[in-house]
Amino acid sequence: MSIENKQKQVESTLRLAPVVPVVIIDDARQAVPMARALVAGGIPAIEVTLRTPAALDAIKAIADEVEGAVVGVGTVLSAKDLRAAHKAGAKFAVSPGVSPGLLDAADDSELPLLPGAATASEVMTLLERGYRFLKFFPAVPAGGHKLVGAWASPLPQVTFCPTGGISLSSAPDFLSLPNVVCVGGSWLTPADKLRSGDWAGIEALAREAAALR
Ligand SMILES: O=C(O)C(=O)C[C@H](O)[C@H](O)COP(=O)(O)O
Repeated sequence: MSIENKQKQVESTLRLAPVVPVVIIDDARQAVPMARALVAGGIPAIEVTLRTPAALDAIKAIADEVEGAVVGVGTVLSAKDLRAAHKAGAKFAVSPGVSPGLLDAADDSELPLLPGAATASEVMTLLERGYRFLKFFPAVPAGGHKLVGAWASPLPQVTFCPTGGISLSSAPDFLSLPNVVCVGGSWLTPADKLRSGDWAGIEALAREAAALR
């Protein structure tokens, strides 16, 4: 698939809801009820980070069993991560930044990549490689909504999903910008709610997030 088509897929995934939950999952058995709660609350695109041994099994379970979910993989650092996540059934991949090796692997993969950038030079490098949809990471420590907003004028062809340090209360500052399509955040799936199986609580957080904008 061409980079243009892969970017179109990323765009349609990012347009599904104002927030992409970033999930750190310790037990793959939590994956299906968690994803059902997010989908029920109006949040279909879910990023499961490769930060725990359970992540690939969680991605596979969501891809196989949760109707309406679009499961992606986060914390992709290498070609090996990209291959493993694609095989598990991920529909999109997210990286905190990029390396030449990861970009080459993404060119050779059918799995659409949302690569991370935190400076105008990184944005320009990714634009040269055909990327128009980027993650802005780490959004708040790197400069927050003021930094991404400042890119709208010189770099209007690039649209961002800011992630990193964003909360329900700060999300609107980002979502009101012309070059922001959605935000990412871990606040929808807190560790205590995952551990205790509080799926109604996660659905309520999803519902609040889906109503943003
Ligand atoms: O590793 C990745 O690929 C990531 O996606 C990193 C996440 O964007 C942040 O960890 C978001 O976490 P919060 O700041 O708690 O919302």
